[in-house]
Amino acid sequence: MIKLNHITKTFQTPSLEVHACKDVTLDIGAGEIYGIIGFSGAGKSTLVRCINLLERPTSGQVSVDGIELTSLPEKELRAVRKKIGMIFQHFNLMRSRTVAQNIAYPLKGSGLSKEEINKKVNELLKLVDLEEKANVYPSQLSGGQKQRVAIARSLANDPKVLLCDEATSALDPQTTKSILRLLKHVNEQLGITIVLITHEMAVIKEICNRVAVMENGEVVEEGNILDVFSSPKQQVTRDFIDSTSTINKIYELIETDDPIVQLAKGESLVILHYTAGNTDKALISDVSRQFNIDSNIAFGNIEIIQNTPLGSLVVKLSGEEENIQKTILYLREHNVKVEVLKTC
Ligand SMILES: Nc1ncnc2c1ncn2[C@@H]1O[C@H](COP(=O)(O)OP(=O)(O)OP(=O)(O)O)[C@@H](O)[C@H]1O
Repeated sequence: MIKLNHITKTFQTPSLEVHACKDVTLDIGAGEIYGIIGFSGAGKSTLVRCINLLERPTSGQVSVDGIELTSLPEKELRAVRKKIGMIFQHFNLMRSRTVAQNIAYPLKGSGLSKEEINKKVNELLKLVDLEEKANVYPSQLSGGQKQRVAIARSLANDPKVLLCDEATSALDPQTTKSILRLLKHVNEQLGITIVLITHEMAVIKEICNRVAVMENGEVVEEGNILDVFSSPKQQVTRDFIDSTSTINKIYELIETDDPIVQLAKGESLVILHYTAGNTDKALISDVSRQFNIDSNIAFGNIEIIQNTPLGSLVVKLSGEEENIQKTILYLREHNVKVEVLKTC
């Protein structure tokens, strides 16, 4: 649905050249929810704005639904852009127009009759669950409601693609979830391909199928979120994963010799990193039985990503030294990454 081919964007400022996007090639399939994550300044906004040519790439080609936008004359580009909706962090609603008027705005000049426009607006209000707010002004709405209006407005022209530029960054976690649920609904019910950029891993985990990680204008890692989460290849990806995990707290606990990590003779403290495909096996009870050891879970961080449990457990193993070694070997053979934190 969206093909970015060797996209480069360089901004020329009076004092220096800023290379916001460097040779980015991405292929986003129809019906995907595709996430682009990166820290501030990584180039995410610039890249997403290159998709609808709000930002014209310095070089490279952009195709959406088989049409190469980068070679279209301005008039045709305006028509094609109508099929690419966009929402923003700060909603960008018109303050002097009501909710219904904001949603109807993109239909100006569409050739639809007043009745048809009203019908469309009512359908969209229903979709975003704001029917009772049709005649109020944006200032009378909460942030989440404003974003719902923006989503409705972005769908007025029946787009095939919806671009979301930090659409939940100004919202609290609960409202973020409800907006993400709405986006998922829009994706599933209307078949719209969604590209969202964010600096929050929680957002990616919640709804994306695939993710691209950006750093310094480049896509440094890309793929199915389960693969990227279970075996990140780049430090920046690990940093994002760590940002939503509590597992690294273990290193602080060891440093302060917290009671949770204190060991008796014959015990080992290990951290088990589960990857896709092995969390559903009862490995802990397997090893206890097979190797006659006791295993005590100190704490853990297991999450469900794309219906697959993924994460890490900190476990105290106690038993004969030889059996603990056999246990570790067995777990590694079952693709669990085992890190021995301390032994006594
Ligand atoms: N119009 C512009 N003129 C000059 N430099 C720009 C312009 N727009 C963006 N940049 C620079 O390009 C780089 C990438 O910016 P961009 O906004 O795309 O990053 P980002 O990952 O979206 O960051 P943030 O999350 O903070 O918005 C930054 O160094 C930024 O300062």
